[in-house]
Amino acid sequence: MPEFLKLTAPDEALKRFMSHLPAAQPRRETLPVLEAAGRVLASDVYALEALPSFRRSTVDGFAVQASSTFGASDSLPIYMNVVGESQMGAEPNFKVGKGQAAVIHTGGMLPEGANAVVMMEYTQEARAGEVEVQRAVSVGENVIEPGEDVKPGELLLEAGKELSPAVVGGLMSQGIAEVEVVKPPRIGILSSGDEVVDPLQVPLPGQVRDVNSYSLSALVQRFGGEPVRFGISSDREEDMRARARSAMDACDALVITAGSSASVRDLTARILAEMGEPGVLVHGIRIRPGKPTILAVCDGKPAIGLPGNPVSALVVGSLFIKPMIYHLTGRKTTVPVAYLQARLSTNTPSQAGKEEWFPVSLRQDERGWIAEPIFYKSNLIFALAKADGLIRVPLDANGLEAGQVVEVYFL
Ligand SMILES: Nc1nc2c(c(=O)[nH]1)N[C@H]1C(S)=C(S)[C@@H](COP(=O)(O)OP(=O)(O)OC[C@H]3O[C@@H](n4cnc5c(N)ncnc54)[C@H](O)[C@@H]3O)O[C@H]1N2
Ligand code: MOO
Repeated sequence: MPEFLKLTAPDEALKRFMSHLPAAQPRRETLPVLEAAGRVLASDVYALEALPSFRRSTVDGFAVQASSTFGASDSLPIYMNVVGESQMGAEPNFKVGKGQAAVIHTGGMLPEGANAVVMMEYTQEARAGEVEVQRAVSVGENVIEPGEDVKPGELLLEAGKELSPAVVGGLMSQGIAEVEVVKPPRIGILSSGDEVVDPLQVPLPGQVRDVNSYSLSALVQRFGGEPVRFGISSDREEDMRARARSAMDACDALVITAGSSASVRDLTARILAEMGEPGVLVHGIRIRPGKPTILAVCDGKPAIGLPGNPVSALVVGSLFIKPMIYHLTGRKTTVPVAYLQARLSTNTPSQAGKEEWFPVSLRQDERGWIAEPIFYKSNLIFALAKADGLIRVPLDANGLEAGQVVEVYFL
């Protein structure tokens, strides 16, 4: 059978696609920090103040001058005068001198003169106004210095960093209540096919509900984009062209599903080729599922033509939509992708010369995680919906063997 498409290796396809994208020019907006959680910072954030702002204790105990405790032990305790208590949330109005101690609580401010804290466990009440210290402490022990976490003026967070829960907390610790973040890029999503109908409709014989517009919208949201659905195009070239044009004009990128392979009714490549320079960069990838995928850049905007089969659309979509959205948001991508190592439960055959992806379900035994491949047809969404993750059989491999350690990726 003749091969209709000129197939490109997945890595090369991604490289070619990304290298044709112009530098990102993300739109910005200022939001209250909590509303911005999960978004990407649009500008660098500098420290306004030192953190912590005062010298504080990390334990409950007694604030002292370290030198006063030297030589103290269980058998030879040192007696000290208790000169006060550091009240939480207030600056102590007394000093700690040689041979003196002050009651202090975790997070309390050290009184002037004190430079260490003895943990309560190593002290005992002696006579009224006196404490028995049974352990020596060194200077700075059980104390956090002002500015130990953050120095004023220091670069705290770089543009492109995601607002994780820790970043949200960090910003609030500086009293920063609003941040400039990247507006989610708008990703136009267009389904196509005469047989595809709205999911709320009852399909007639031969019709299928539109799965892809919705599964891909969820994928776009997960990676930080704003999905904008442009309905279902018929297989008429004028209809598809008009919808693709308006989607591209209104959005920062376009994803079309179906019509990607090489039969006469597969219009996507033709339409994308006409939509601007340089046009189609890749049509056909050495991958299963998803061989007929199209990658294009049209007058500076990326466009992806995904296969109509729902599993293919999602698997390949995650490989190319994610880096595309990360690029559009100016997101830093230096951190490696998280995956789980698991042992393969059964031999998994694959054709050398094609990178193959299999959904897997995960279970655990006493030696760790086991990945059970799900053998599937790419038209059937529940093969993927029921899976816990995906494994990759590399391009040059003739399958994987039972017991082999694999990396499980999560969609
Ligand atoms: N002779 C060949 N035929 C096919 C080849 C090939 O190499 N030679 N490749 C196959 C592969 S692999 C795939 S993938 C599909 C790709 O087809 P298209 O992208 O052109 O998509 P369609 O043919 O229109 O649809 C495929 C399948 O998916 C269903 N579909 C489409 N859109 C949706 C949607 N939004 N939601 C749910 N399901 C959808 C559609 O009804 C078809 O069943 O080509 C193979 N053929
Ligand atoms: O590659 Mo098709 O995407 O196998 O179903």
